[in-house]
Amino acid sequence: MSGHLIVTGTDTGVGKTVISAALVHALGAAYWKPVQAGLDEETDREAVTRLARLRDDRVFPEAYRLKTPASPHFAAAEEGVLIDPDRLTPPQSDRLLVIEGAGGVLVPLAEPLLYADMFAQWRAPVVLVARTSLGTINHSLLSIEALRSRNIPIAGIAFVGDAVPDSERTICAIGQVRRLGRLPHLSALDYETLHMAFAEGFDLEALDL
Ligand SMILES: Nc1ncnc2c1ncn2[C@@H]1O[C@H](COP(=O)(O)OP(=O)(O)OP(=O)(O)O)[C@@H](O)[C@H]1O
Ligand SMILES: C[C@H](N)[C@H](N)CCCCCC(=O)O
Ligand SMILES: [Mg+2]
Repeated sequence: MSGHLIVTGTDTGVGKTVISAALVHALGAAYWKPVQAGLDEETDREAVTRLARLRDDRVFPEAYRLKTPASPHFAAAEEGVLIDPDRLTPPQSDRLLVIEGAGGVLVPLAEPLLYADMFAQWRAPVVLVARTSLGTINHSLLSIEALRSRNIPIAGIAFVGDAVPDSERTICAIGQVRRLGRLPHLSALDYETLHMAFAEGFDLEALDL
């Protein structure tokens, strides 16, 4: 399978990298994080490489590596860099390429370039990663509305956290999105626990690529 699958989220820290690692493993895909903001901790590329046990040929280098752990537009400005959308063309891959955004759908890369503008340009389906905890209904529906208003196809929603059945159901019903599954909070998150929990909690048949 080739093509692109975008992983975005309702916010930063919701679990996009963890879900990306699970998807890359389950789909035999490759991974690309176009813009990494923050280099002092483990980067998203390093985390996916570790959690999915990827060889280098399945992980593409970032187009931009910024030191500042902040919104990409701010990190870039701080470092005297202007993010050029032409450099954000996805790399060639024989495999499905999972592309991870940063933060949420309307995070700026430059003024006035948003991640959503790149998603629309890439013309690829999006997996929206959302928390299950309180507040997620509003954040999820806002993200869905922002994607739909730009005609960006939504492949489905991936929940992360403890089960909150009513919130999950409400988001899928009002937002008219497919529920791909839920990854519970894992007290020890590693290759084994992640892929076992993902296999139990997700139905990739629902991912209509
Ligand atoms: N299911 C889970 N169980 C345990 N820890 C998790 C789980 N999902 C995410 N985490 C942890 O929560 C933190 C944030 O997750 P993650 O890095 O995937 O967020 P993100 O949405 O990719 O953030 P960013 O916007 O910075 O890319 C990480 O430390 C990650 O290991
Ligand atoms: C630095 C962080 N871990 C992410 N990579 C970037 C998150 C940007 C969020 C911007 C915002 O919505 O305020
Ligand atoms: Mg991430």
